Amino acid sequence: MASIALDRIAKVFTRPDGSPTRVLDELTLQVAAGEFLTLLGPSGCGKSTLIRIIAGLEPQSAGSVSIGGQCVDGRHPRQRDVAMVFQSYALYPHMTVEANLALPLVMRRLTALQRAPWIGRWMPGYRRVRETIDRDVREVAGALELTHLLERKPGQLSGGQRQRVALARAMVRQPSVFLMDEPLSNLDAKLRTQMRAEITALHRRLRTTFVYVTHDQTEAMTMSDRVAVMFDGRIEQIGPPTELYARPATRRVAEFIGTPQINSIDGIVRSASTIEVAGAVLPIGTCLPTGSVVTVGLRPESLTPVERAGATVLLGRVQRIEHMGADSYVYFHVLGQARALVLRTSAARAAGLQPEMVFHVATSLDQVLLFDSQGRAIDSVVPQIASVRSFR
Ligand SMILES: Nc1ncnc2c1ncn2[C@@H]1O[C@H](COP(=O)(O)OP(=O)(O)OP(=O)(O)O)[C@@H](O)[C@H]1O
Repeated sequence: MASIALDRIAKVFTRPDGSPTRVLDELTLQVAAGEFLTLLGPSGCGKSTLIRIIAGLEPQSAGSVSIGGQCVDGRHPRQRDVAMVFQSYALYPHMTVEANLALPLVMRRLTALQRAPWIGRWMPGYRRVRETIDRDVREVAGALELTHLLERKPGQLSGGQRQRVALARAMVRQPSVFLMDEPLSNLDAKLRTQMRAEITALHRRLRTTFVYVTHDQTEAMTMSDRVAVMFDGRIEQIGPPTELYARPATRRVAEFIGTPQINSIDGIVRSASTIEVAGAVLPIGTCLPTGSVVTVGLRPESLTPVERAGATVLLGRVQRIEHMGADSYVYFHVLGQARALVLRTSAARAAGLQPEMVFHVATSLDQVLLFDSQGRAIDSVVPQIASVRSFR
């Protein structure tokens, strides 16, 4: 395993009309040896470009890349000791699984003469090297439960099996860094869940450095040691998944992470210890002057239907309810907000609600997030929370 250091990486592409477009902007990032780091961001934010620069498949316009403490700028991908797994699997369709797995080792361990058709196998040393290749292929196939598929060709495999072969092929030569670009996006939801667990287990077993690209926050949150959230060619925030969720640095990060999306509504600072939002006065203190406009971020699970009315409780009108099984999502309107808010509650609690019903919603004050007019997180102070009586 090896650490990765990116120092002020910039990338400028030239559009067909000749004008430059900057897709990465002075991006600095350190990945520790053995870490699982995910680059997460919306389509077009530059994630793939960045991982391709680490792999050596794309030259950066400025800045430098180090792997294992060595600057690798200008080095060919093969000289960087990295393996890359793509969304498209990139398997050779005319070769068996076994031949696909063996290929990276054949290219590295056999000489050009030993690889020559017909005569190669008669070259000195061929048999000994070939035995090491076959042994390593069997070992990796066993680790990823592919032994029974070795004779098949990629066209005879399911999507999940093909992706596992692609992972195995990356693993077989034991690189010090694994780079994965949306490897699960071609799989259905069930297989994705299964492969997420397999990749996490693989990382735990190998303890190799993983850099994983995705726009799927569930993948990022469930697999990674740390997540770097990217927008417009920059890293907006980097940290462990729980920290990004609980303490997003900006409104954009808060809105990108979490399902259903966080409710962002306008509030006004009424005093040093209160904020007015949607007709309720929440006992939340900030350092902003009275009259300042803030964005109040309310996670769906921090909102609870309650019986009791009161100054700190929002008044909502149910728009619709989505039953998800154990949980339900209740969409509702509050005073002065055109967009419906959403809360997540147990199916039992939601059973007391129906469309058009007016009800009260309490907020867990310690989970309220505040953002200033630039979208930057601001500190808040909340009093000890009074217990609320639930709706049912
Ligand atoms: N070879 C290229 N020439 C010109 N522009 C490019 C080239 N490759 C990528 N881009 C542009 O660079 C930007 C970043 O692309 P990139 O593929 O890195 O984004 P991404 O975050 O990985 O998106 P996605 O999740 O959709 O793959 C995009 O606007 C894209 O159109």
